[in-house]
Amino acid sequence: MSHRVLVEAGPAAGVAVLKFRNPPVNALSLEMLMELVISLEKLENDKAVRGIVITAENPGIFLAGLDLTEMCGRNPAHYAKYWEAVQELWLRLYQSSKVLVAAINGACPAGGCLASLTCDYRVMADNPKYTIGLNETQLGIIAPFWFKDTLVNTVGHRAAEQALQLGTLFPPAKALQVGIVDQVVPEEQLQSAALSVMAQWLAIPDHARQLTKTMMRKPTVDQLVKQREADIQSFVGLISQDSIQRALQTYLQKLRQKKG
Ligand SMILES: CCCCCCCCCC/C=C/CC(=O)SCCNC(=O)CCNC(=O)[C@H](O)C(C)(C)COP(=O)(O)OP(=O)(O)OC[C@H]1O[C@@H](n2cnc3c(N)ncnc32)[C@H](O)[C@@H]1OP(=O)(O)O
Repeated sequence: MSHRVLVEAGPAAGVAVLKFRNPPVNALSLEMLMELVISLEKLENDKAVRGIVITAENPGIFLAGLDLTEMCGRNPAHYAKYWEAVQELWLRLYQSSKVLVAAINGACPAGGCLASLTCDYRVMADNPKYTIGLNETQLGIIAPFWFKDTLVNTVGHRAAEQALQLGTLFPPAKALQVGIVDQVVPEEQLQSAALSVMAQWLAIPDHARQLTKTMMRKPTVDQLVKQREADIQSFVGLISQDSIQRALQTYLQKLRQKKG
């Protein structure tokens, strides 16, 4: 039984809706990553499901990205386990045979942005409070190569380089202009817009669309698959550094003090 991920049958035949519900901010904790992987595996094996709309149960925060508390003050074995789970989720999402449509109904930084970039299409609610982007440099860390590759595949090299160096979080209109999202709609129309685009994608025969998706994405996937263990070791080495730990602690404290 999954607590942090809700899967519902969509209103249209062949469509499931996967909702994040990990309060307070839908951070990708180890437990949430594992529940997501299990939910996605079940959906992948369900022949009746051809498409999945991915969204947050409560509007406001789509996903707050990776859970910073999983990357602070833990031991190397924990960092390795956590990073393997992050890799696993990305591999499942990016290689999914289903049509994935992200209905972005809230803040979507870093790991949240990455998850949405693995989808085939992104619709974002037109709310200036919501932003999306790979903001790692603002935390004093760097996006790993496969985060970078996923962004490059979406927006091109120049736009990705600029967005990554600056760690830009784009509001909806800017995100559309850069190409990080494909469509911006009034908030109350988000779910219907996602279902409407899903219907267009499902009009294409599955086998042709799936083979095309694999052809487009395989080179990027292969890069991680062939150096998965090295990527884990690299993450563990970097995240364990005192300077990185200090940077993450400072960022977490700033988030906590925001309220005070
Ligand atoms: C130089 C070489 C270095 C190499 C290093 C190795 C490579 C590492 C790559 C690692 C990749 C990381 C990708 C990531 O995803 S990092 C996470 C990025 N996420 C963010 O920056 C988002 C941070 N959060 C926010 O901006 C806001 O919280 C929000 C999502 C916009 C929501 O705002 P809101 O005002 O509603 O809520 P609060 O800010 O008050 O937060 C409520 C509580 O939740 C805690 N919180 C928020 N985000 C996270 C998070 N990502 N992980 C853990 N906890 C989080 C926040 O602290 C509050 O906690 P509190 O109730 O205890 O105060």
